[in-house]
Amino acid sequence: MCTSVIYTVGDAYFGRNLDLEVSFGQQVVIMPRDFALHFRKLPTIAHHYAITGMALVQDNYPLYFDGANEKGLGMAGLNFDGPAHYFPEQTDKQNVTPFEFVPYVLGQCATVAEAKKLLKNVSLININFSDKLALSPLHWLIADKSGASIVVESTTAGLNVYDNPVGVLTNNPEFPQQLQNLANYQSVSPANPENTLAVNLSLPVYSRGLGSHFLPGGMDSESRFVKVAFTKENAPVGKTEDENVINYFHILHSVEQQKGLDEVAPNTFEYTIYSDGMDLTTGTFYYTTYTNNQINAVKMPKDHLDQDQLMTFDLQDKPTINYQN
Ligand SMILES: C[C@H](CCC(=O)NCCS(=O)(=O)O)[C@H]1CC[C@H]2[C@@H]3CC[C@@H]4C[C@H](O)CC[C@]4(C)[C@H]3C[C@H](O)[C@]12C
Repeated sequence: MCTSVIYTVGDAYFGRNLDLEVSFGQQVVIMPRDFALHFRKLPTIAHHYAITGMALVQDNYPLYFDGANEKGLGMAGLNFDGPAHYFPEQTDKQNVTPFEFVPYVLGQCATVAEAKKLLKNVSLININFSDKLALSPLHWLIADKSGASIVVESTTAGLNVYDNPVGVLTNNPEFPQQLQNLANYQSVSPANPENTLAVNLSLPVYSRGLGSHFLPGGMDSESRFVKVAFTKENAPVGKTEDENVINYFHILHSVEQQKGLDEVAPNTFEYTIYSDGMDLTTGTFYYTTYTNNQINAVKMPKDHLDQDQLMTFDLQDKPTINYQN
């Protein structure tokens, strides 16, 4: 399970929680503009937008889980096991493998509108990276610095591209059903509730926060969708970058999975391995990890992007406790 958001407060922040029971050995990876992007079924792209994101580098190829480009377009792949379907090669389409999809879009598009245009001709093809890295059933949130966002889901019906009015994504079910389910929670509120149950009864507002009494809190994807939408929509707007980065991480951490709560196999638990987010205006990429709640940052090196070698940064995973005496 995973959660991805776009939080727009002047600058926009885009990223995700990665929830899983094992770590893949991912790093922060900057792909500069002249890193040759090879595709299985399409011609090489020699020059493209630079990308920063979380990726597993295999044979000098960055398998991006999520990332954003220098123009302020972001994209994250989230688990979509069940509905996800990839196709055999189609002659009238641009056949892109799921593992190429993030660099394919972020390398060429500056906005959601441009991505939508590009996607009209795309089919996701059922080719894996290697026998060891099988095809993953994913769907994607794509968002830009204006705050616009879309969801891309490849199912037996084809490549569905949905406008996303909420700017969040989790996992199953398909996106239209997630939106429908959100409608069930429209009376949830940061304000105190009004008694409409039985107006003749005097019901005490016995606690602060009673307006969010029915906010779901489960680890499952429907609960996280509702909870993160509520948290994000009501998040304050900060005056500084620091304030907004902190607000942003509080949004993602509101749906963090703590170890011990989501048992995916006997005595094996899924948890939030990392949370990340890019300021889509400045290109600075921030992240926290399960063991290191300190916010770490990797800047987009704007003067060094015209080159062809990947730049990698190991995750700072050590706990940082400030001992004060
Ligand atoms: C597992 C993760 C989603 C987290 C999640 O939702 N976990 C729920 C598990 S559970 O369903 O609840 O049990 C997803 C998110 C992004 C994915 C990588 C994307 C690039 C590449 C694509 C290739 O095709 C296959 C290998 C590859 C490295 C992918 C591995 C894996 O698939 C990643 C990490």
